[in-house]
Amino acid sequence: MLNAEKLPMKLCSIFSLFPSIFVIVTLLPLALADLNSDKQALLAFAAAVPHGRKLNWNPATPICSSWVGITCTLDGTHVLALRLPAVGLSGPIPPHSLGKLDALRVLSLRSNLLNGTLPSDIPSLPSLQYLFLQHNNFSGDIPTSFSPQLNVLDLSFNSFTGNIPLTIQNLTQLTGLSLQNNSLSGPIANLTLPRLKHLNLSYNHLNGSIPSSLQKFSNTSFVGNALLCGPPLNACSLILPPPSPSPSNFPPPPKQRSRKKLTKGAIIAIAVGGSVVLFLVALILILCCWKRKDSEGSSVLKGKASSGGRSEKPKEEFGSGVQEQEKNKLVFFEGCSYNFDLEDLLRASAEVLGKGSFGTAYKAVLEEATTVVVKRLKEVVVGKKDFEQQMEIIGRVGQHPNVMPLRAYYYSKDEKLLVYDYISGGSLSTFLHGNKGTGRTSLDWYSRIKIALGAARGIAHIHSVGGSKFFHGNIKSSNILLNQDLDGYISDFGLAPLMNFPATPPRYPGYRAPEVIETRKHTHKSDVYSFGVLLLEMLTGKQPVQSPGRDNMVDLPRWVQSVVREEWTAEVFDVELMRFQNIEEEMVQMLQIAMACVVRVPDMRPNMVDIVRMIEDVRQLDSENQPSSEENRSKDSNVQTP
Ligand SMILES: Nc1ncnc2c1ncn2[C@@H]1O[C@H](COP(=O)(O)OP(=O)(O)OP(=O)(O)O)[C@@H](O)[C@H]1O
Repeated sequence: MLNAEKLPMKLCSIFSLFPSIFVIVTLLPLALADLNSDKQALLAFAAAVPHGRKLNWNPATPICSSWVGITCTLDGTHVLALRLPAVGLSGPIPPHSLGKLDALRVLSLRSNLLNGTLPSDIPSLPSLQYLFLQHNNFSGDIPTSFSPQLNVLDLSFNSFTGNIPLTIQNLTQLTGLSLQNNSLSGPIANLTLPRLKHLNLSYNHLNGSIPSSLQKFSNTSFVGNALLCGPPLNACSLILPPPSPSPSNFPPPPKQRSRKKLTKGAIIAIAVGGSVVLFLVALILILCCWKRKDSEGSSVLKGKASSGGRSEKPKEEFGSGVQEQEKNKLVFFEGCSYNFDLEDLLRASAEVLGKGSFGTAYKAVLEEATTVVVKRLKEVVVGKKDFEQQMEIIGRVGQHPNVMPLRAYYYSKDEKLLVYDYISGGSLSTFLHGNKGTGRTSLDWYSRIKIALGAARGIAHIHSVGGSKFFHGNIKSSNILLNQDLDGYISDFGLAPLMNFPATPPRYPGYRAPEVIETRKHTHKSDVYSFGVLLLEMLTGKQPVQSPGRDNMVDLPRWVQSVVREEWTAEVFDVELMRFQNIEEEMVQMLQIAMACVVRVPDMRPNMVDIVRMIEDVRQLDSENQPSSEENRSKDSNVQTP
């Protein structure tokens, strides 16, 4: 006889509605039928889609308790989540396979090799809340039908084309929309999504002006779309880019709106014209005074710098053949929304942030509350042409969400200035080792993985875009800058080739690979070593430098190796991490990645792309991995290698 108390919750509530035992007896096979249909859908998917790693999806074993990547509802009647990140899935997903998992809430197939069009039955799964398909090679249009429950949609780093579907407007639950690094075109609709917190549409072919509803997002959400304009990017010019040839799913902008834009454009043009005249006058004045200014240290920046008691006159003169007028130009990079000139910069109130290996960094606050960082380089030994070439590479390499973009530079015989965004959070070093008495918040495990992954992606990007000869050369925790959301930016790269390096001995030799200490030559693999030390620093909470008298500074790789030789022990890990539960396995996995990076033989170290994948395998970030009461995420890392 059936005992209602022992039935799972869902059936109990049904029992109260339908007290007849007969009804319950007929419902049980129905639940099994649901799970069976989910099982068939998964088996159809696994049979049709080749996968590099072995999935243990054996039809004879229970799907909810033993199939890798599967999470079921508590009552075991439906598949709730399917997570198969980086398991080598390749080729297209057949329609009517995963699209039949009608209770699915989380689908993560990110970092695989899936291609072809995305079947429309997947994003429209009725219960779907999180869809992570980033880092695949899907192409064609983004389907237009979505689950109204959708919370996070990540289709970034694919090859989607066409417009951003207007139906996204209906997703009132959406908190994250990541479509960056695709080939999407056309204008962006005026999406009013009340819960949207994270938006990234960068590196597509979108055009037109950024709609007012999205202007609150930072320029990193939109950069890399050459024909996109308006705040937070550059103001739209009078000649607006032509409308998209087939914006079929966007209504044409109302006439009144475009008239308003033109009027605004005209005002801007008049203002710009006036400013150009003023600027030319100012330029002539500056040119007249320039020599005197240089020798006296006349700029505000200079004035403040000298308060630090340093004279920064270059040892040699370069660029003497360059026209005088060119010398006073601040060169801005494409996509930069700043609207100031050199004179504004020199007038800005400046404060020394710190002195690094390449010069002094100032925080400069301009009028209209624009804050930038100006790095004043010392010891630059290359001529103007080489300097400009290197700036061009740094500008190109800086186009990544985890790399600090160079916004502008200035070169003259006596002064070389670099302009960056000001990142208000501080550096990773401050977060890890800052004075605890001053209200420093300790970094939790989730944040540490997020920062490590961001840094790894940034360095991988630097390596891939910069080419085999372009390395970072100065990876360390003070060069990972964090914003308020703890998004990390790798900074301070590409400057060593400009200097008479090594002019000064490195201040933090603990990050240097053994071969760099011997040969002074950097490579991608020496960056990997430094990144490994950085990971160890994040895991142990210790600074990777030997310094007598300071207990918390050690030769990290050697210290960790010696502890590991004894036995794997919690002693290695930062005590601040000990209060978090169920992270031991992930910490050990991260430690293994770090140790692989710091092996002595450079060729035996993984490359940065591998490291990104390894960290992604340790934990899926974003909401897809927030444990919920109904989900048991620990199985997710159980993917077996063949
Ligand atoms: N864009 C930025 N926003 C906020 N702070 C910054 C920025 N760039 C640098 N800083 C801070 O300014 C200080 C000096 O930075 P700088 O890069 O010149 O030297 P460093 O990182 O200490 O040493 P090194 O030059 O050897 O890398 C550091 O504390 C750094 O965190």
